[in-house]
Amino acid sequence: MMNYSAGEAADKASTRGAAATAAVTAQNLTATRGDRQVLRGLDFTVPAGRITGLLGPSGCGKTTLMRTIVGTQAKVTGTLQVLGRPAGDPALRSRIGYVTQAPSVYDDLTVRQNLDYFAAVLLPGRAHRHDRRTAVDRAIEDVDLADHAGSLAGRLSGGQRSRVSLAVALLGTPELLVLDEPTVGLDPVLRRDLWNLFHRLAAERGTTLLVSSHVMDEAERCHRLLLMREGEILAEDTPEALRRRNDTATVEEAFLHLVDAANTRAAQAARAARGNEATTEEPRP
Ligand SMILES: Nc1ncnc2c1ncn2[C@@H]1O[C@H](COP(=O)(O)OP(=O)(O)OP(=O)(O)O)[C@@H](O)[C@H]1O
Repeated sequence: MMNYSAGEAADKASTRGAAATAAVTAQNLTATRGDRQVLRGLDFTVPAGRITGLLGPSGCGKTTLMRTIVGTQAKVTGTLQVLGRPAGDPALRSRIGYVTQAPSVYDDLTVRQNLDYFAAVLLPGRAHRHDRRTAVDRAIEDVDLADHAGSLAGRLSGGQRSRVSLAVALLGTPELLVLDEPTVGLDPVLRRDLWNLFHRLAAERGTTLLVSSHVMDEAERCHRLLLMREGEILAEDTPEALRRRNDTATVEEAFLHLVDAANTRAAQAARAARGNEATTEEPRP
């Protein structure tokens, strides 16, 4: 895979960020799972052609937010526009690639057979034979699995199987790629290679990427960040701006700073509410 300086690109992108159009726009977005409100009135945008990192602790609602964007989440309210259409619109299906945390590949097929199968669904018929072949070759190359193209998916490592899933999502050249924790369990070299691929997709194909992670050092590799906590967006900005605004050396420290500030605000609001209750109570006879 081509090497790439994420830092340089992030700097350039951050200066262009303000002019970028939005691939996703959310207003007052909520989602309920079971009887619990998991997303609590979110407002945010995901700029087109950039890598947006969705970061936050386990259970804060990252997967739910991604499912909402790709249109698979029930019990959603608010406004959510994706690539100029309401989320879930059938016309968006071929324009979005979604890779879940669990790789969705056929273990009894080889890597190439898996891709041939999904390519046949996307580009059916004899007339597309050449395009299918080109798309499959490119996807295998993209995820660096050329040496394993003939291996059964069931015999691959966890990281290799997730890369087959990613290759399937890349087949249709999606405009928006939604990746749920794509680097979990990967060694540092593979993680770096995948991030290089994400940057190439944004820079060369204009793909918009929304990538979730709970590993804060991955934040530095993104053009923009959505920092989430307990179903809310704590901050939305470039890594550089987050560090500067919070006067910290890393995004992780900025995140902790924002969490502390949010906790202090919540405690003050709770105290004020208790105070109001006490003053509005009827005097005892
Ligand atoms: N099917 C479900 N029914 C009810 N609650 C659910 C369901 N799935 C998830 N939740 C709850 O919704 C909340 C958000 O879950 P979600 O999977 O979106 O978080 P996450 O940030 O992606 O976590 P992780 O980083 O561990 O994948 C969690 O509290 C979880 O327990």
